[in-house]
Amino acid sequence: MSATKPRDVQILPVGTNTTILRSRSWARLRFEIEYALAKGTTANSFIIQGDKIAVIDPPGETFTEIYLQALQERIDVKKIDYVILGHINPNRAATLKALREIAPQITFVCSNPGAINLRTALENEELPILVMRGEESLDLGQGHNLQFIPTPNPRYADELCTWDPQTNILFTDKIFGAHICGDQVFDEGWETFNEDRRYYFDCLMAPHARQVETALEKFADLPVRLYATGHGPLVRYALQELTESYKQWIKQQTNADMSVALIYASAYGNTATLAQAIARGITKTGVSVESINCEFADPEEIKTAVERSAGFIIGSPTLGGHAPTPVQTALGIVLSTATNNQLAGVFGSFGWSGEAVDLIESKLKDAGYRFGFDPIRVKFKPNEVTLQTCEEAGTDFAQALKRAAKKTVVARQPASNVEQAVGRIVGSLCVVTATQGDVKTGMLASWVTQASFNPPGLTIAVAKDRAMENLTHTDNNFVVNILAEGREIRKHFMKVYAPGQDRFAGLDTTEANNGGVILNGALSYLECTVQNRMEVGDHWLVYATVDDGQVLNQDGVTAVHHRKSASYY
Ligand SMILES: Cc1cc2nc3c(=O)[nH]c(=O)nc-3n(C[C@H](O)[C@H](O)[C@H](O)COP(=O)(O)O)c2cc1C
Repeated sequence: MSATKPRDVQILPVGTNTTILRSRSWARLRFEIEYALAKGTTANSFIIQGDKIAVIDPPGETFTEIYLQALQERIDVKKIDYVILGHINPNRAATLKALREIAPQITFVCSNPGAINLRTALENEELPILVMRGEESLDLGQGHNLQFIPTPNPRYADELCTWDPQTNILFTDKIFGAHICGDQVFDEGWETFNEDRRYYFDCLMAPHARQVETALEKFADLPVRLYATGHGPLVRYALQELTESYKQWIKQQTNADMSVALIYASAYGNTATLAQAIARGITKTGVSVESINCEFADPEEIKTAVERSAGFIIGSPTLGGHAPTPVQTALGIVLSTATNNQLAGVFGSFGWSGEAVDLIESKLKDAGYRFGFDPIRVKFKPNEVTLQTCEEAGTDFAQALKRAAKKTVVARQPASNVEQAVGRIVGSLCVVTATQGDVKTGMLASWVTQASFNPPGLTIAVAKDRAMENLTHTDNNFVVNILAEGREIRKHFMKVYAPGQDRFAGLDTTEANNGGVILNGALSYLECTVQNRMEVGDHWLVYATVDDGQVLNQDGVTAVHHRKSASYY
């Protein structure tokens, strides 16, 4: 995949009278956590041509021009009757306005919350909109009698899926998608998409697993032949498997021992983006997140989520010098519900003064809550670095909860025979480093083993809750710095780092060809490319091939980490 390829629109029939237009971005589209694997994405739009013409989900404004050209190649744009929207994103406004200029007769079709968002986005209270609440249908003729399934969730309260009984295609909007750009329209050889689909689920679906479960229940009786997703390859071949995987991943979330209530509001999406990154940091530790958009949640829902959580995190933008009213109401509920044993967190996006985060922080402090991370304030839109900070803060928060729970349950048990025996396995002590865009990170690793001669390759076991985990997906690069005996570098990386803190400050380093960091005090280094990874319990086993490397210290001896038990590093 090339990041330099120009954006384009790929067009293909996918069913009777049904065509897909895939607006393709080969580079990372946005600074949102779900795009972090940087494999590009496709914004999938569809045309259904019955006696009437409907267009589903026109893309955002970065595609407006090329999309309209492509659409015109297939249909007479002036004749579009309906534009159906799976959710309303402010950045779709430019494309929708352009469509309305060409075809002013267009009627929009969306959910009830969608109608409110759409009127705001298009700054037009008189827009012709058909609101779909779940019972209504829309007959385009020729058998395309469309039905609609609202699937609201905290991130997309207006989400609406569309079912076409003529083609048995379910247009699933965000559900079952993946952020991958390529030539494949369908998912033949779908195993290669597993990692991306799982990552997308973890980022976008896991924080509201209960709502995804409800959506799947609503789909259960439909004889679906194809999931027409809003992003990535359409799900035809893995339809059964992906549905089952979703059920299993949802269960992992709903059955987790501990949960965090993540309560936020976001007028323009920036605080929501931070929330998503924090949620990802939490869920990767095995702690679940119950995310709540307080603009759409009733007080009872907030209260219940706080009651069953081990900790709560509140996110708010600053608007007119305040936190918006729904956040203030939610804060009141939290203060009257949460006990002081529950850990707290605060974050938010602001423009210039940022009073909302200060206000929430001081109210929680006054009430005696302890914080799981320092309050996070991000100016306007987050970037790669602030997203990483949020993710690490989420992970720190969850780890603090786990530590607290362990303390109250049992003092450390003596290691079992098996743990002692497994603990005798040793590996070389290394520091693995990686860079992606502006994010640089490094971690101590001793579970490193040579895995192949030809090509030279190795495996590293990376715990799922390590900050590094994000940078160990297929095609990522990293550097393995094999340490010499001695404590200096080891001590440096054993420190506890605050979210977003520079882990290399004060060390003698060189940038590797693959962007990773070479520690000049190491015994040798290896520049590696991840080939694949396997889920093994609480770790990812990453297999990488070695592209380059050098011995830096001919006389030193490899540091080895000797342990007495397998139950700690
Ligand atoms: C009407 C309006 C009022 C705002 N007032 C403030 C303010 O008083 N102080 C501030 O720091 N930022 C202010 N901002 C900037 C927002 O906090 C900033 O755009 C933030 O990214 C919004 O977060 P959100 O996308 O989660 O809604 C204001 C923005 C708007 C549109």
